[in-house]
Amino acid sequence: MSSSNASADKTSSPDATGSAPEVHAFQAETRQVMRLMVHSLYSNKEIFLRELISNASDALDRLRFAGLQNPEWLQGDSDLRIEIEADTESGTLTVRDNGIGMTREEVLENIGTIAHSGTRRFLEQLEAGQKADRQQIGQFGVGFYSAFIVADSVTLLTRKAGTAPEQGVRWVSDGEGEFSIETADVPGRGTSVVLQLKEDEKEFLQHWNLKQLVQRYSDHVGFPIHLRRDPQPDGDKAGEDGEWEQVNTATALWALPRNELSDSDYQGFYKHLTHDVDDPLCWAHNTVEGAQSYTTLLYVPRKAPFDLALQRDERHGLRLYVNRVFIMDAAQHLLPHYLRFVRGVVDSQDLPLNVSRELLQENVLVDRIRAAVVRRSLDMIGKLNEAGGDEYAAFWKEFGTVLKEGVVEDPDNRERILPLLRFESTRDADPADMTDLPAYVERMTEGQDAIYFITAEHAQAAANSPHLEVFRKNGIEVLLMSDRVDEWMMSYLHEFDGKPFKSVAKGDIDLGKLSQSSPDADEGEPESGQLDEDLIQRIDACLGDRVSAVRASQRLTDSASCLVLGEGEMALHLQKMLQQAGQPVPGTEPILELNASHPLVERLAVESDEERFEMLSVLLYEQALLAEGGSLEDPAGFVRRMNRLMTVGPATD
Ligand SMILES: Nc1ncnc2c1ncn2[C@@H]1O[C@H](COP(=O)(O)OP(=O)(O)OP(=O)(O)O)[C@@H](O)[C@H]1O
Repeated sequence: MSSSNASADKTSSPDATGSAPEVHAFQAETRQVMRLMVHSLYSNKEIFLRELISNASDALDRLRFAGLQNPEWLQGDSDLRIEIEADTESGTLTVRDNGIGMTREEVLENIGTIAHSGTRRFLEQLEAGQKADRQQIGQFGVGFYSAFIVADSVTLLTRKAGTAPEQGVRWVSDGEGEFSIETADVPGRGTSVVLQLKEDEKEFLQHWNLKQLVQRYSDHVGFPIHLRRDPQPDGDKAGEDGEWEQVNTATALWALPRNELSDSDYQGFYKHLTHDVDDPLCWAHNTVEGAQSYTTLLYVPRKAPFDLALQRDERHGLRLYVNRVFIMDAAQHLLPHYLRFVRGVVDSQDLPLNVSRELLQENVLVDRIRAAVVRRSLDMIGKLNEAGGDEYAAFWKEFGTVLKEGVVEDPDNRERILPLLRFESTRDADPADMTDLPAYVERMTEGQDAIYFITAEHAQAAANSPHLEVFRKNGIEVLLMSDRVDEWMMSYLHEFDGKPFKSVAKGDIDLGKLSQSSPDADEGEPESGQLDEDLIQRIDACLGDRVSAVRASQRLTDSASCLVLGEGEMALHLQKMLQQAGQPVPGTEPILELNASHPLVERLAVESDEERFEMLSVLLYEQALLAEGGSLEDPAGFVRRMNRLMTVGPATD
């Protein structure tokens, strides 16, 4: 859990003794989060209970961990638990834990400020009117504030473990913009959150309702949750008034054998772990016993966090336990970067309890666990892939581009990753119906010895690229790639299943016997013509160092021109992107290929007016550049040339 250092604005002067309440204004962002929360999550309003229980369980986890160093903190009260108490008379609901508690400074730091900078970025996106799913707000550190969905006011009473009763803190707010804080006598260690429920939220005082909610969302929280029957209940079982009842299983779910767990157990635990409102797409639960023993429980969420692509997902990593003692959240070293969307738990029996983030980086046991986590994650995604259908399509849509990073980042697992990739292609199919590499190879025409692909800035630019013409004509399938990572990924990817990858926009293309042998090929079409050497030289001279050479194309059937790069050169659209980002780009001089049988090229061959010849030559180059997604050095000049050529007769201005 990360927390902001910024503290809320103070609006009234403090009493040095701390006996009078201090009033503070919430940060503007916190107010915004609360407003959003109340509106966006209203339809899932019962999640507030899960959030408060989750905070309580975290506090107990942290106490248990801290208790290893400070056993006296647990003395006299070592029965770690969460209590929920409803009082119909006063209309309050209390969630209490005897966990780590908070000092006054910690309350000021944690409650009333935005815990995660991810929340801030999320708000920025919403403000900028960008598409962000309002439900995603639940993914960030907004747990505590969800109490205001159902409460008119919230009182938090807390006392840090190891401090005296009079060092307790009372924090009160109606969620409208201010909160008050004062020192208070708090007899026991830990935190109580008291919700004064809104008039129309009194359903959350009903015993059966609370019990059902705890069982649905928090059954496998690793601490007992006790629910107290209201002292003045609905009158059904008056004899049990005021009795405490444990309502959850309170076992660490991952420590149970798989055959004792149902889908809804796994789903409920996922929601507890991630605060997600949706069920996960899939999960994998494994226990390894032997020289090294550990359990992994991994999940793939249904939706990506909005900033996944920006590589700034703060929740990246797994929750690490050692012998069921919680050690840390977001243990990033347990997951490679390209699997940053995987959520879950690792529980090791062999790591030392005092393992730190630094130690994780250089521990051979951790390296082995990480390798197993990667394998299990890829297997889990592989099974989803084998099942096919909408679930895998949903996975691919959310996480496909991130998984592609693995091709470069994790060469050892490349063979496992490649069959999981999906691509659009030129084959005759619904564009939503993407292909994978094994299926492409299966469809390769007889005599085809390469997997052809094209990278472009957009899907449309890829699908309409002139480079595809000869392939279309000969019925040879080409993979269409337009993700930002594609060009980078393909520069590391040399073959699949023994077949080399070949860009249709780079190097020489010699379809050789394929142009005859393809069943879809049009019979009797003339081969691309040849260009007169003199003509080539004249065009080359007009274009100067814009191109490295001019030649007749084997690729084009309809378009007049296209640009071709050397095998190892960076695609023009990527060069443009890097340039726009202010990055240095190695200069490339592409080859201009001309379609000798195109009327424009034929006209060029007979053009006697030098000025028009030059304009036409440059236009052919510029057209090719545009079709490629490149940007023109001189757009105004392009327009002028076009206009001149479209008007009858030679230019006159
Ligand atoms: N019962 C509690 N005991 C001790 N500390 C708490 C308790 N509840 C909240 N806190 C502190 O307040 C912080 C903010 O809580 P909040 O629920 O808003 O966000 P979070 O728990 O960090 O994120 P999320 O709820 O999304 O996991 C927590 O990180 C924790 O430090």
